[in-house]
Amino acid sequence: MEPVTQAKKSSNLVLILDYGSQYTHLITRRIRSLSIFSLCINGTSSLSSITELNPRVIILSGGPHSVHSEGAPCFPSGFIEYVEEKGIHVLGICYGLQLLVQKLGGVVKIGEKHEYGRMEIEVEKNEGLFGNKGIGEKQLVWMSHGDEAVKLPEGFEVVGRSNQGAVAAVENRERRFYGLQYHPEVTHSVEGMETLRHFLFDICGLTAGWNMEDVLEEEIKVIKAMVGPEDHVICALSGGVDSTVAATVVHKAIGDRLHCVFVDNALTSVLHQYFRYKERERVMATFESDLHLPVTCVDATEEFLSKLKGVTEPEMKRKIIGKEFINIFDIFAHDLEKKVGKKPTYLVQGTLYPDVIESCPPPGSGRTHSHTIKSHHNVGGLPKDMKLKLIEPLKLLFKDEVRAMGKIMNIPVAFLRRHPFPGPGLAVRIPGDVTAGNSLDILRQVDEIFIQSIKDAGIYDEIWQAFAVFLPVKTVGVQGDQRTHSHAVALRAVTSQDGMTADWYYFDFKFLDDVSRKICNSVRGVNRVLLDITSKPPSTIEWE
Ligand SMILES: Nc1ncnc2c1ncn2[C@@H]1O[C@H](COP(=O)(O)OP(=O)(O)OP(=O)(O)O)[C@@H](O)[C@H]1O
Ligand SMILES: O=c1[nH]c(=O)c2[nH+]cn([C@@H]3O[C@H](COP(=O)(O)O)[C@@H](O)[C@H]3O)c2[nH]1
Ligand SMILES: NC(=O)CC[C@H](N)C(=O)O
Ligand SMILES: [Mg+2]
Repeated sequence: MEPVTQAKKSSNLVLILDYGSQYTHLITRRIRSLSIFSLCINGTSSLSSITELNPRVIILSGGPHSVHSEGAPCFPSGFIEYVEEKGIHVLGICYGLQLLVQKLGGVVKIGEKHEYGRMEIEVEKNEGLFGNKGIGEKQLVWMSHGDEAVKLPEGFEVVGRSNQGAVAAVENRERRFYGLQYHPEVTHSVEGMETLRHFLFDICGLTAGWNMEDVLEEEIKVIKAMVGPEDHVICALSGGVDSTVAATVVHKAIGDRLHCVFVDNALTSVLHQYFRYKERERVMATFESDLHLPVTCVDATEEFLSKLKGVTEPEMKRKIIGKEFINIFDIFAHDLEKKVGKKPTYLVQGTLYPDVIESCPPPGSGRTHSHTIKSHHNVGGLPKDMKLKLIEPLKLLFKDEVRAMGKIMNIPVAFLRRHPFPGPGLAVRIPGDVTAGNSLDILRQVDEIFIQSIKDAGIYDEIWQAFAVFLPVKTVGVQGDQRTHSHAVALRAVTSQDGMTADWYYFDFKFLDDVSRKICNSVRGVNRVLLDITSKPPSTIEWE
């Protein structure tokens, strides 16, 4: 079912108007985790496309624009009259708050001090948004703004303020307008989720009633209706969580007309994906016996490496990889035609919401105000002239939702807990030319030691994702009384709930000491180990 149809069925819809924040879809995700259906559309959509969805609550997202900049996106004219007439509650977040304040007659200015990252705010009034808190209570929140509301529209009051004195939360309870200058949707806003819950259930009076079982059932129906009864479909199966769950959903819909293909592109990390060269066949067999998904393995190591040779620009690398994946899938589809007598028309990918959010916003996605952070190979990295049509059953879901869906379909939990591994693999963990020297080989060995040590220490499940990065710099060392001029590697491990924001994992020193020693003692060509201690933002999880 199209999201719009589903939305119309819901009498409890929370509609998000997107102004381009990197976190917009997190708001959707958070609301869904409260079992309330939520949908996101372009923040400049026409009034009729808003009214036809019949929302109960509207959230205005954050965004990179300033309300003063030329072309700053805004809700359509007649919006304020519509929400007031219908009694719809509106919550503005960051840019959304600034937009509400400005359009209702207040003043927004460039703040004297910008507020980025972790900040503390204090409850000034315990009504409305902070009705469940005490006056003077403090909480840690995640801010990311330069502008500030300096004069509120008539009838509005400040209910929370940052420790720098800036407006952090405002409301006009009578007119049902609310605003938060911080991002309650990111997990680093410690009480953000509780504030959203309080707003939606206690203030707006919504009731819970949307769940993953329903989503799965709908997906299967949609795929059955989309794929003709004789059609064959191929699935890009990486062995990771997302494509395995996607393949299982499609398998439930069309059975053996699904044909899975794994591409060995030379960029997979040996241990992590457990595609040790000689183990490949065994892993394929496991997929068939445990998950009933027969997989064909295509060896494309030569094709990928020759095309990546000498390429150093990260976006260029990603586009080459995206294109090469599709080339391989086209060849596979052609070969399959000879076997099954009909050319497959669809390609299944395990694309998730965050892949879409961070890539070029695809046309019709409603995301025209956000910046491209990186082109995920399976979205922004895809060639324009693709012959295969896409089936992406997880495209609206976040990782934890995908894991929940996998659990419903009885995919073993140990499998579902595996760390994500990006399609471009080690290519985005070797800044610069991937094929230079024996960097891939060194990186695989370092990664194996790091991940195995994490498993041995029993902390694998506490970490969202861990990996090593090969640094294209050589430094001087002394090993066995000899001068060495070798490479440095960095270790990266982060905690996260959805990959949209992340913090670095706090290892204990003894662990780090052991890993560093093991790496330098056993990997030739490495004499220095660094630890990446940046959160996302300002960094991303991968290095490219
Ligand atoms: N080596 C590969 N062979 C075939 N398909 C791949 C390969 N790597 C990635 N893909 C395709 O690209 C999609 C996106 O990759 P991504 O790494 O985000 O997902 P995943 O590998 O399925 O799950 P995980 O995030 O747990 O690694 C996959 O779902 C899969 O469809
Ligand atoms: O399939 C993928 N294709 C890609 O091109 C890609 N780039 C990043 N990632 C994974 O996405 C999550 C967020 O990564 P970043 O913070 O680096 O953007 C992390 O889990 C990354 O590993 C990718 N996955
Ligand atoms: N995160 C946001 O929504 C930022 C809003 C606006 N661009 C500012 O810097 O204030
Ligand atoms: Mg993967």
